[in-house]
Amino acid sequence: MDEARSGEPVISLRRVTAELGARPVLRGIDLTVGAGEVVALLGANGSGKSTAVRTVIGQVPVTGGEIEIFGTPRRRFRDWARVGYVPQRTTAAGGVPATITEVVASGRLSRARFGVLRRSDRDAVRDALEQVGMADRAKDSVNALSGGQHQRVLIARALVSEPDLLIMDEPMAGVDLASQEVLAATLRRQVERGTSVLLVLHELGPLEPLIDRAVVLRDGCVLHDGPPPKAVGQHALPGHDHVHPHDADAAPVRTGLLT
Ligand SMILES: Nc1ncnc2c1ncn2[C@@H]1O[C@H](COP(=O)(O)OP(=O)(O)OP(=O)(O)O)[C@@H](O)[C@H]1O
Repeated sequence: MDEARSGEPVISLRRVTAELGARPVLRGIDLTVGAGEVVALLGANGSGKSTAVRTVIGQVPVTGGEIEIFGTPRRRFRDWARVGYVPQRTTAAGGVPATITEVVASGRLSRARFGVLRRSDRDAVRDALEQVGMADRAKDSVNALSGGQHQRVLIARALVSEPDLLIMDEPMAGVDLASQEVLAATLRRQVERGTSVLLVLHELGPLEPLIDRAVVLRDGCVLHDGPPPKAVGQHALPGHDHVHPHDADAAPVRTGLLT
């Protein structure tokens, strides 16, 4: 990969600011993902994690700073087939009467010549469904899936274009344990083939062994950029607010970075 040779980051945000509803949500963040690197973006609810990844894919306009993707300023970047995106907590269905195959195949259109899916594209769809353990459901409607199965289908849709960069917003949220294990194994295979990954996570959980670096946001600023916290997810970070459920009167005790 060219980026690996040149050491060019696949994602680079410098002093990025963004507003939502006239409210500053990102207040000058720096964030890089190197070629082949897996970076977790952590932080409390509302700290700006989703907004940060949505600036990368162009869904939230920035008010300042610079964003580059594969070394190209975001405004001029066109090679979106190289980027797989899994949005936060959504379903593949939304009432649309589509089959699982159709939803996953829609992720391949950016690679298909003249928008026509050929044999190699159909093979890629089958392969992506096999990766997430949904090949036996290929012809089923997406309206008949559990939350975890929806998430598997959305991840297959992101993988089917064989992206060099995967951006996932809380891929484990609301996902049952069996699906979590399938998703962790899928991600491990992607990382082994050199895919760079930016993941928004609430806690590291089963993905922890894959993560090279953690960037922690608080109130739209980068609070930490370095090694991921070890073993116990967000509870390992100093400053984490933790209230024991049995202790009704307890004030939050600051022990972690994530609040
Ligand atoms: N469309 C919007 N209009 C106004 N404010 C918004 C909008 N979307 C998000 N916000 C606010 O921007 C802030 C950052 O939101 P964001 O979704 O980026 O946080 P997050 O860290 O991803 O949180 P979570 O973990 O809950 O998903 C929050 O305070 C949120 O209320």
